[in-house]
Amino acid sequence: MRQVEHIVYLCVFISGTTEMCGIWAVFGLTSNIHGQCSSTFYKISHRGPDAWRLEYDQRMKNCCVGFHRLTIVDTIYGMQPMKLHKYPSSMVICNGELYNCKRLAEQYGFEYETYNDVECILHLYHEFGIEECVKNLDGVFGFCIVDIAKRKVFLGRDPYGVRPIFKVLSETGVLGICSEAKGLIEIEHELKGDRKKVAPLPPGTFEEYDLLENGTVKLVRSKKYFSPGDKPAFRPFVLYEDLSPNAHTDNIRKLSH
Ligand SMILES: NC(=O)CC[C@H](N)C(=O)O
Repeated sequence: MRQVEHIVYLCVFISGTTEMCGIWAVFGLTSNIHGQCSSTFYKISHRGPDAWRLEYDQRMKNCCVGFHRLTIVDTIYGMQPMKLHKYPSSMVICNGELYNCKRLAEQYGFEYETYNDVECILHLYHEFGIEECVKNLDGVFGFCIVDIAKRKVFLGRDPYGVRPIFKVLSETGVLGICSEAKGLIEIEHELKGDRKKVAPLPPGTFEEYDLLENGTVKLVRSKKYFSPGDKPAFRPFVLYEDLSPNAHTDNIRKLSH
């Protein structure tokens, strides 16, 4: 079992060095939100050479959600923040690759509106809630879901922390999130006198926040849903039983097919 874990670590390390996008969002920032959008958001522009988008919705006052894209799949309809006709009051931003998106559609009868892997996050969340959503994802990810109708914000990170996600939360409920800490430093400075710290969301963790009327948030729960050694809740493409505790080269070959 330990050897299998080491191989998994090695594979995620190798895959994590190649592809990236950048996610960024602020909730409840009343001072200088336009300034933050035009300066801080661009601190991570190197993560997405293909496109960027910033989204404001008057139902979420003092909030802004942004994305720098390195396109992997579905050039046109895979742009983020992603919204679906089926769930018009929600959006998702995600830096990640969800390897089992097709299998999830078959398993649960999801009807996808795009060819983009990130879409499965919105279907899983709406069908089963946030906890089952993160547990069902086979892949690498750092994401933020905003559910405007239910007034909720959720953050999620993959089991081994291959994809990064940082956050800063002030005492007054201002929340900033970003794929890199450097996209939050100016927001941290903006929150003068307020106790706050930029910190990574730990691997294998999801967080749930209430989104209040003025756009600030209140942490409801922070839950570790996976620790190294746990068996995944989804069905892996290569079953544990098919991996050998000794034949590392064979295992790597099987895992990479
Ligand atoms: N680099 C990324 O995080 C890509 C996001 C998503 N999988 C896409 O293909 O667009």
